[in-house]
Amino acid sequence: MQKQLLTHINSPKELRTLKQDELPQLAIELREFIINIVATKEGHLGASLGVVELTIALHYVFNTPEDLLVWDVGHQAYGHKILTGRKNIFDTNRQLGGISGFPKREESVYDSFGVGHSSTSISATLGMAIASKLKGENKHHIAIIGDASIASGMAFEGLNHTGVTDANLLVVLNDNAIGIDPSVGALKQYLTNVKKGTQKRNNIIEALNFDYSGPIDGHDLEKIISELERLKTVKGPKLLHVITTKGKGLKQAENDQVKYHAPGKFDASTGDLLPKSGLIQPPKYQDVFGLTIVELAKQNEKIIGITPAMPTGSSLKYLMEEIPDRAFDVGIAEQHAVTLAAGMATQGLIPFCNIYSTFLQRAYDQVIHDVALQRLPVIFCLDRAGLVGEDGATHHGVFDLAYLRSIPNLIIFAPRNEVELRNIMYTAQLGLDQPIAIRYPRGRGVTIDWKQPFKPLDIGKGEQLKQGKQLAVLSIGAIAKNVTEAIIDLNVSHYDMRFVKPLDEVLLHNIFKTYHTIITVEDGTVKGGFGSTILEFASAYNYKNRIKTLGIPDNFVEHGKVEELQKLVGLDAESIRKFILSIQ
Ligand SMILES: Cc1ncc(C[n+]2csc(CCOP(=O)(O)OP(=O)(O)O)c2C)c(N)n1
Ligand SMILES: CC(=O)[C@@H](O)[C@H](O)COP(=O)(O)O
Ligand SMILES: [Mg+2]
Repeated sequence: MQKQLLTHINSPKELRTLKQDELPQLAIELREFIINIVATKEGHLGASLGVVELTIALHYVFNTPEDLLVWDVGHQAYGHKILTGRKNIFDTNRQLGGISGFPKREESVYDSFGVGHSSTSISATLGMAIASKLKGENKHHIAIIGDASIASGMAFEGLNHTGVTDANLLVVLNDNAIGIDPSVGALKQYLTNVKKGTQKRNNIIEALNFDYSGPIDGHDLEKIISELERLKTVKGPKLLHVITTKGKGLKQAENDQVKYHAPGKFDASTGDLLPKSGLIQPPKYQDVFGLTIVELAKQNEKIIGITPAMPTGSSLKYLMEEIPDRAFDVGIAEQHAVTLAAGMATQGLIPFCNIYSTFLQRAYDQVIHDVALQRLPVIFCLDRAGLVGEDGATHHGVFDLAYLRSIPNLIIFAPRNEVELRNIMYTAQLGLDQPIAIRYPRGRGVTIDWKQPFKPLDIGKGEQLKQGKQLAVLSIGAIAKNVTEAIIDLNVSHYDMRFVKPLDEVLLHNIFKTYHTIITVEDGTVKGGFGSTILEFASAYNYKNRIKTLGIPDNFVEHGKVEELQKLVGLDAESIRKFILSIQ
């Protein structure tokens, strides 16, 4: 009976007591551990399976936590977490009250930097290396970054700066030739040629004053360990290029790397996904976007679709398949995506720029400087707006209403259902003379028969959904579903305001003159979001009504199921109902 190694490892210190020839066995056990837990608890699978050997080697060679590891994005750090004292609680991964799905400083001394958004690791690690030098400390600083993440602008900024320092910094480029979807761009081609040996010797990494080594097999423990040991003795900036396979060790995950990036529940013994429930359900908002843009693009040849590295997550993949020369995956490059769209708009094209709400934070200046200031009619589709669930604080799209609301010329719309999303997309492509941001949540909507004929919407017009006497509830976006449920038997009015900008002031004057108490509800921060707009309206017109704002409080919301998190912040139907009853 093979001796179990993983059971005895609760820290890298114990890992480092193993003989090197025991490490392949440890890799087998660690891979199995990850598969067994993610099969039932869900999460990011492929990336972590791809770096099992690399993770073991890094903690074996370097004296962690004194030597600092920074995992880029951090979705591949399940092995890191299991080896650094969280094995026995790893089954709480991404669950409310459990450990985060990404490295988090407050979770462990081994998590040197909080991650979740890509391409931050080189900058953060350089910061640590410069600090160590200034403090006279002699430690190693290692950034582990993927082939898609290193192609992002911020990663290049980190490389560019590192190259003119003598920082003791090692970048491990984990090259598996894929992001969530196949990685794109000239750098991808370059790395492919390097791997094939057909690349002329103009090594761009060496050109940036890095000591470049590799490419080596990222699953060959002996090779990685000996190369890491050698690199420990090399001064200054270094880059080790390792080749791995995303999903390594689970056949289905290797064969369908996109699906198994985050496969949901699957049979750990066979790797097969669990069968989907047969019942008819409303569509995912992303698919309403993805299928509708295909419908519209077929009728309007000016329509373009753009995604920064999320063709599957945004469902722009349908347009990429159907009309490939009018759909662009620009890689992890949100800033470039926005300004690319702006450039296209100057030439009369109609770009739908689809970016997750949280990732659009990366391109805030581009929205202001390159789009709104020039009043260019870019159509921003912000998927994953609001609480997203298990990805937690780094991924909740809860700031977009606040961070966009202060930008002049920008229309802001939030559909309460799939039909509204389709109709605003249809309306926007008819031709606007200014940009618009359309924000909608992760997951399914509420309408089974959603594919209804298009109807143009009046920009800036809200809608009454329910008539009552006691007070008025004003909601924005898909959270209307919870409000509808909350007030089902209450004598209160409910308005879907639909637009945060421009506000339906005619409707608002009517509401303020009719109801003493007004409650706003939004799946977004109350600090500067939709509720703040209503408060500003009341102040501007000297209304003395009682106004209460419900939304995300002024703190970061952790990970958990969306329903759990909505309850936590008081946005579930029951909490909304209780609140209304408490102030009637
Ligand atoms: C700024 C930002 N944009 C998009 C994402 C979504 N995202 C998560 S992982 C990933 C692909 C990362 O690919 P790579 O760097 O090659 O790492 P791998 O998964 O292959 O290990 C993307 C696009 C993100 N986390 N951050
Ligand atoms: C790790 C990362 O940033 C992405 O994989 C993100 O988790 C995708 O989110 P969705 O699952 O909502 O598409
Ligand atoms: Mg990759």
